[in-house]
Amino acid sequence: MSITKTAEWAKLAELAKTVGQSSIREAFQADPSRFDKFNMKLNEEGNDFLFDFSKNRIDENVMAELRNLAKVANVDAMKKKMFGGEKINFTEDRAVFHVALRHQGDEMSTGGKNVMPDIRAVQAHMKEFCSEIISGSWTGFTGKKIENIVNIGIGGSDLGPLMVTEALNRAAQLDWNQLVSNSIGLDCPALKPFKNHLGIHFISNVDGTHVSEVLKKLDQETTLCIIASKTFTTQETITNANSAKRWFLSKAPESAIAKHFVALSTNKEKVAAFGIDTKNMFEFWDWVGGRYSLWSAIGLSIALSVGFDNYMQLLKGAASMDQHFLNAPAESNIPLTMALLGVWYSNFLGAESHAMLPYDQYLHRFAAYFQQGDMESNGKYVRRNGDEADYQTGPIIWGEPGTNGQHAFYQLIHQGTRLIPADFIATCKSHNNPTGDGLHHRLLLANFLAQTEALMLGKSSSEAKAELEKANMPAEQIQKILPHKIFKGNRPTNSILLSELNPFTLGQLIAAYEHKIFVQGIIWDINSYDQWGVELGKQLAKQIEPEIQKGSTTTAHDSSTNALINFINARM
Ligand SMILES: O=P(O)(O)OC[C@H]1O[C@@H](O)[C@@H](O)[C@@H](O)[C@@H]1O
Repeated sequence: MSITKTAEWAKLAELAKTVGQSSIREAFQADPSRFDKFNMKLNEEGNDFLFDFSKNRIDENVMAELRNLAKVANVDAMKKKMFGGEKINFTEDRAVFHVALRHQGDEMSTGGKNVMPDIRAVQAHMKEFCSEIISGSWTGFTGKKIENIVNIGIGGSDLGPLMVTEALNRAAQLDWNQLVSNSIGLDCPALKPFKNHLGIHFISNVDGTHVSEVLKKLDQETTLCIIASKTFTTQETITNANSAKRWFLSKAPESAIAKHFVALSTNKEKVAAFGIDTKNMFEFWDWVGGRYSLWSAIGLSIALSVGFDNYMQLLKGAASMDQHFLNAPAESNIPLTMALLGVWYSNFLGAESHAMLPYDQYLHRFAAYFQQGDMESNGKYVRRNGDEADYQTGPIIWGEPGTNGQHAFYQLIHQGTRLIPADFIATCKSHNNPTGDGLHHRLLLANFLAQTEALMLGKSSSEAKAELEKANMPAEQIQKILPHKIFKGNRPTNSILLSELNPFTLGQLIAAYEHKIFVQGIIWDINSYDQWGVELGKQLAKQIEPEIQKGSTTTAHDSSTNALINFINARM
């Protein structure tokens, strides 16, 4: 039965006409304890995680009905299946078991096999390798230490490591106190650096510009290439890897490959065929989905960048969110609540997209990472039974860090015609304090807070009018511009506050969003863990590639594709 035929769905559709249209501003005025009712807190290992969802068009009734919807959709049973290693990715006949990769205990089984010993063995290999590279005991073919790491991968084999290495990029900081002579002391406590001396680079795009621009700055003698590909067949990655090999061999002998190329993959045969010694391969398994793979060997570039211990802290943070998701009751379950709010806006209030707005420059790739995480997982119209869904599934995910976004697209969120629910993410402490008195971080947080308040409150006609009158604007002029100065408000937001950004809290944050995606996929009755939608384009590209030849013409396609190919061929 379609979820839309349930009594819970019908009740929510009714509530959407009342509570869904009601004023959040008035709800706050009517209930001074609204925040207390609609926030959830975690404190793990000295780290605070606050999820405030009070600035939403909800009441207790709506939340209760949403939780009932999760119940009829069997979220709890499916959650147990995922953590129990069952093959819930049925179109690929695979378990969805990335949670095992960050498990802190000794047993997680799928298909009757405890996978923890294999996971620990790969982690031990990663630890040893990281220590050799970071300490410099691993040397390149001319005896020099490795200075630069290049991760060659795409999609899940790129975006996670890229996002996390950027997020934990805090190296030894500029000592602003020395630069600012009249410093009035540190307001922001200095946090521990994560990043070490190694340069980390990423090559993903098949555009030859990417590989060229990255490698031109590097030296073969001191560079390590990590070829990251679950399948080791991805066209972009193999093409880039071959180009990197060509670059390397222009200066080094074939025998030096073992010191400068390692592979992260599930496919031993293909790794060996590429010329990488399988001793230098870090394995993972088919039950790790690409977009959930940063917890596996795919995270090697992260571990190299911030050290193995910090990498394990990232996993530990994710594991703590796993336990919370698994065990916390629905009424205090953060990922479940994030998911239900998304369903509320997508399915009952017509929202088409969801904005992710981290007020933290270190998280500048966070939205890009979850574009794949969410849209490749839940961008599907076919239900598990093969029927077409007669409701919206995965939203469009987008976003940029604040405050930059405020000067770019927030106009549309404030006064546009669309409803755009948004997650605002920030940290209480900053890693950087250029003025010595915490000014930058106070301004950042003031903007973070002001935006969610402004989106909720809006500005009424009388408020806008009073402002204009105060500025002594002539009545005629006021009449003309007043409509443009009104903000309807009632724009919903969630606020997520972390005490600080560190490997542990980052792990928690990523895992929370992963589980949000899981819950939504269950409610929408789709398989969040396959990605057949990316295949068709790949197939056609393979067919077209030989037709792109200087001077040749084609008539094999529709008239547009033919004309485009011929236009290119005449100008190459
Ligand atoms: O890691 P490999 O196998 O190279 O795949 C890289 C990426 O390929 C894409 O087509 C998608 O399927 C992604 O989910 C995947 O992460």
